[in-house]
Amino acid sequence: MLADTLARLQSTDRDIAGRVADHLDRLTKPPGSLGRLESLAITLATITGEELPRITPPGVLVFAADHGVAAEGVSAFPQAVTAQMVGNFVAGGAAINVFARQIGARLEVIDVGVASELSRDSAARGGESGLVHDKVRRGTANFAEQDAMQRAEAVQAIEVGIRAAERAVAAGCRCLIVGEMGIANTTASSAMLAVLTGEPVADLTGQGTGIPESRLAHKQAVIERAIEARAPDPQDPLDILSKLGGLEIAAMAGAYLGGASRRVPLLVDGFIATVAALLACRIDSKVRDYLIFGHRSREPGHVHALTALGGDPLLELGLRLGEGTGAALAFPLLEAATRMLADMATFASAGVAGSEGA
Ligand SMILES: O=C(O)c1ccc[n+]([C@@H]2O[C@H](COP(=O)([O-])O)[C@@H](O)[C@H]2O)c1
Ligand SMILES: Cc1cc2nc[nH]c2cc1C
Repeated sequence: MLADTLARLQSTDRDIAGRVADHLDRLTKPPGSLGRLESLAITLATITGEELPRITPPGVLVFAADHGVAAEGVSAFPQAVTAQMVGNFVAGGAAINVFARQIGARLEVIDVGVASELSRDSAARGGESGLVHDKVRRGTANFAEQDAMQRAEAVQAIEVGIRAAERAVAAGCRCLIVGEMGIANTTASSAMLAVLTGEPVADLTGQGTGIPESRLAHKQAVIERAIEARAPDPQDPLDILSKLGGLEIAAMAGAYLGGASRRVPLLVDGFIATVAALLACRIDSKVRDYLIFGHRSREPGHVHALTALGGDPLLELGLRLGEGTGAALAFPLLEAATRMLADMATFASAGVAGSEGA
């Protein structure tokens, strides 16, 4: 299944960019005056292959999983919060539920590796978002002591993400917002990012859910010791993922690969989401052209992950929540870009005099 997805993945349609740029210059505004919205419109056209790209409705995929490394005291919250927040997603009360409703998104929550068994009838009891049970295993192992998971499990988790992207596209979603929930997943993300970029762990490690600054040195030391003990091959993204990663991070990488293979714009959220996107790009560099970065997270490693991808986020709101919230908040800008292309009058149609030149 991963092989089929990779076989289908194509480069974006660069030819369309010139035609859309010409159309943008015919619209009733000084050329270039809608700034970033204009380049966004061109990007959406090259991704979808449509001169008038359609990106609604969006689909939000929230992947949830637990992390054995939580046992090292690297998060401000107990591991049980992962499962409890899944209950909150299903009931419709989390921040991502609110923002998904605001943008008319289809929301799906996927258990790819929560440590406890989640109730199978919670959605049937009046919950608003579908909970999909696609658990690969009950959380990763503690990578301070052993590999987080087997390579085959990492591939299975990537395929969970591909399937979720396929379901969203089959349901009519035209833009994907990929989010996550997993206590201790900033530790896994910082560890993977350090190996992927070769940058010092100290520059890539932050307070996550809000550990006190006094515990940052401990979190860094856990990561540094684990990288040394697990010794992943920096050239092998699946080796890094299976030794230091997380099941939801693997599934997010899979969702990016799956969405890109269906030519759907991928709106990237915060730190964990960007590390997963970097991983997907190391699996196949063609994914990069499908990524649009929603926001810059407060987590200090995020800017390094963005730099590794050459990403320039749309928003900077001081968020550090995850769940896909920052990407969902950026979605209306994408919608504005497509409406500008489709609905604005041209100089000719409105009878407005064009530029007289220099
Ligand atoms: O998206 C971000 O940039 C982000 C930054 C910090 C924390 N988070 C969220 O907080 C959790 C991970 O934090 P921690 O401290 O448990 O590693 C996980 O559920 C993420 O969704 C998310
Ligand atoms: C309450 C809570 C909500 C979250 N959403 C994403 N990560 C989270 C972490 C916590 C602790």
